[in-house]
Amino acid sequence: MEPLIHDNGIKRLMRRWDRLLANSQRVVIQYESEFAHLAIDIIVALGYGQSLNTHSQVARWVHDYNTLSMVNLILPLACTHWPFTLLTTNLLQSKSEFIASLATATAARREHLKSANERPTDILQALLDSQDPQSKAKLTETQLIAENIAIIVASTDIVAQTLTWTLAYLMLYPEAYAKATREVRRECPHSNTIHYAEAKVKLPYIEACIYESMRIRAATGVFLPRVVPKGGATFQGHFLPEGTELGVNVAGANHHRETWGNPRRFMPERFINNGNLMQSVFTFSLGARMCPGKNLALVELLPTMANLLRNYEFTLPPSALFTPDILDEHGNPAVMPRSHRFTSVGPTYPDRDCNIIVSKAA
Ligand code: HEM
Repeated sequence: MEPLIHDNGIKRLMRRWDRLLANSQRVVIQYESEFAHLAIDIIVALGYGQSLNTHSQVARWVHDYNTLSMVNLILPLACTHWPFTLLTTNLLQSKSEFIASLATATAARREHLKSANERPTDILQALLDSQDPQSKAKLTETQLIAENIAIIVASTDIVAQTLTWTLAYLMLYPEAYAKATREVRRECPHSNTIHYAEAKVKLPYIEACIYESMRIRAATGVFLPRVVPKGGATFQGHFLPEGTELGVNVAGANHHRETWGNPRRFMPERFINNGNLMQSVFTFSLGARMCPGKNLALVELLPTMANLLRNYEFTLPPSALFTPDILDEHGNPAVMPRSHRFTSVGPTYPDRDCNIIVSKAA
């Protein structure tokens, strides 16, 4: 799986940047959209081989699906009942295309299997082969499409936004950026691509930067919705009747003073020689509904940051509005404004706030 992540995601992104840098020593890139591109390239490669449409189509479907889901929360009729659906015609059309494309990819895979000697090893195949352990029932066609959509939507935006916030914080905390680049250039000086196993052993500071970014600005959002099950539940001495709708407060857990000390400050050092503290970062959630893609996400995040920080220099452009010396009311570098989407939290104005100057590292 990891070679696919490198070939289709990390190396492809670096090739794109290298092409831009072939004609110029420095280029300005909009890193939020670059990371979105990377995350989509990876999930399409891992999930569907060549059978799904191009990157830009998938990007549009994910974007429209998130928007439609937000509309559904606020104004459900706009997603189901005419004439309210006139407000969402384009979004509903985009969702239909998304579903149709997955149905086509699934049908093509079934056709392929009739004559293939080997079964592909990708997410689509895993879902086609999966069965209920007790009843041995396979996923229905509707369930298959729904699972595929959940995986594509859940795996793209959050990974992209996590990378975005990590780079944004490194730019606001130059000493952390310097430490991270020193670490990777000292520990992995060779030009071959840095893989997860190597990064995990040799690059504790970069891993700490990623965890600290996931803690301080969880791309997952603020609340994870829950409904209290039958019979109710008692939580920390409070009885919650069955059916109560509540939210698990991710940001609250990630900023709890007793656990985190100075929670508003970006301090990757807090994880160094204290690896257990990473378990307290609540961003992947915990328990039965914990993110099933956590390990995949880490295999994407750590090598991506490691390879980029080793191979390139990043600096903020002179026009940047958020820089290390512009402080918020708590005395920490002010962070660009953020907005909540359906599955993630990203910068409100990426085209304004996510520009960065990239050059090749010496
Ligand atoms: C930094 C990256 C990621 C973060 C922070 C993250 C976090 C989360 C969180 C908090 C949830 C909801 C858990 C809950 O309600 O308690 C979730 C659900 C989910 N995640 Fe992730 N995720 C990430 C990447 C991925 C990736 C790469 C995949 C790819 C397979 C993935 C697949 C899913 C799926 C399918 C669900 C829905 C599970 C369900 O409905 O029970 N996630 N994720």
